Amino acid sequence: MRSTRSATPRCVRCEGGGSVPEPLLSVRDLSVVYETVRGPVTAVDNLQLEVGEGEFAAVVGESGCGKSTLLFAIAGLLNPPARIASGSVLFRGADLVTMTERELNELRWRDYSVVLQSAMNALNPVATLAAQYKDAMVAHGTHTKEEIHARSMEVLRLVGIDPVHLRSYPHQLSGGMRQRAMIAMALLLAPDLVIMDEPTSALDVVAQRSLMVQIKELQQLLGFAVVFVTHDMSLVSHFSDQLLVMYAGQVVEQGPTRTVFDSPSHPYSRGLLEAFPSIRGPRVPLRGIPGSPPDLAAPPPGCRFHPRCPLVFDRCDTVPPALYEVGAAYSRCLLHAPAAREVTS
Ligand SMILES: Nc1ncnc2c1ncn2[C@@H]1O[C@H](COP(=O)(O)OP(=O)(O)OP(=O)(O)O)[C@@H](O)[C@H]1O
Repeated sequence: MRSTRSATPRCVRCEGGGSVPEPLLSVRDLSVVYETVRGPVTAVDNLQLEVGEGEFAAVVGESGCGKSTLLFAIAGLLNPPARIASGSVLFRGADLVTMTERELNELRWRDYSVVLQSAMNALNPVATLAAQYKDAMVAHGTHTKEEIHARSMEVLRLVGIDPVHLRSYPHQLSGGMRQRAMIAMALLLAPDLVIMDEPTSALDVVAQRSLMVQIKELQQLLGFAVVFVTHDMSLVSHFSDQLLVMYAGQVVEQGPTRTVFDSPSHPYSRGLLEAFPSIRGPRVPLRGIPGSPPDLAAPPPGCRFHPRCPLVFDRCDTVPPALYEVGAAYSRCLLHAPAAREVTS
């Protein structure tokens, strides 16, 4: 039987009772606003997320829904005109939102690291991999020359690149190798959390899948947690433990990945699932979601998805839905609100 309470999402890994450990990452009531000439734009609206040690959390949604803004906010990398309007980002209980840049620099690379969409932009084009890896290690302690060389070779081997490429410049590597070299750099100091923003998006489909498999294998081998942003829901279906589906700055569905894939409870999640081919499932015709996401400077009243929703009904354009508990997941859809049940039944 499905429960329909309005609720705050809980940690997927904490299910099953027993003592609940402090999550590695706990994002609470997080809102991020861009100050624009047209007024404030809320790109992340009151978001909750808990990621346990070694957990893989994926954030999916169409372009412009706030995924990268969320990721930058978690990593402490937001710049004006963006600002955190409210909420906290607790990493091992310490709030990254209130830390100074110096304190954040202490944690970056060592405790958490970030892999961005394009390694070509993230890596320094005029320095060899060896020089860049050395800089990252030197900035975080007194490593000897031998230690730096040994660790640099070790992480390159981990991602399947011949250590001879320590002498290579980024432009001498293929796109897939550059992304792997960036991931290797992120693993240099064995962080507990790796935050990834569409790390496979610049690659062809075959290279994308093989990099995903490699990321998952590394995660299982080394035990780090992952927050992974992508617009392609099918990409994370077999790799993530927890899934957040974002639309127009809000989480519209959140829960264990298997639950959301097997029985998506939000019409937007269903639309996204039908918009991408499954890696292993049967061949079915792909359908897009008609229309496009709203302008966040003037989102539609009521449910933000209602102008595109195939299941829209009379209250959707006036009543903003909360996140309602639906079995093991949460859904921001009035179809799951107790009052809506009476209206629709
Ligand atoms: N520099 C900016 N100035 C003003 N508003 C911005 C800026 N960057 C982003 N936004 C607003 O924030 C929203 C979310 O942007 P964001 O880049 O986080 O989305 P996304 O889901 O990561 O998209 P993509 O997949 O294209 O990167 C945008 O739709 C836009 O309204």
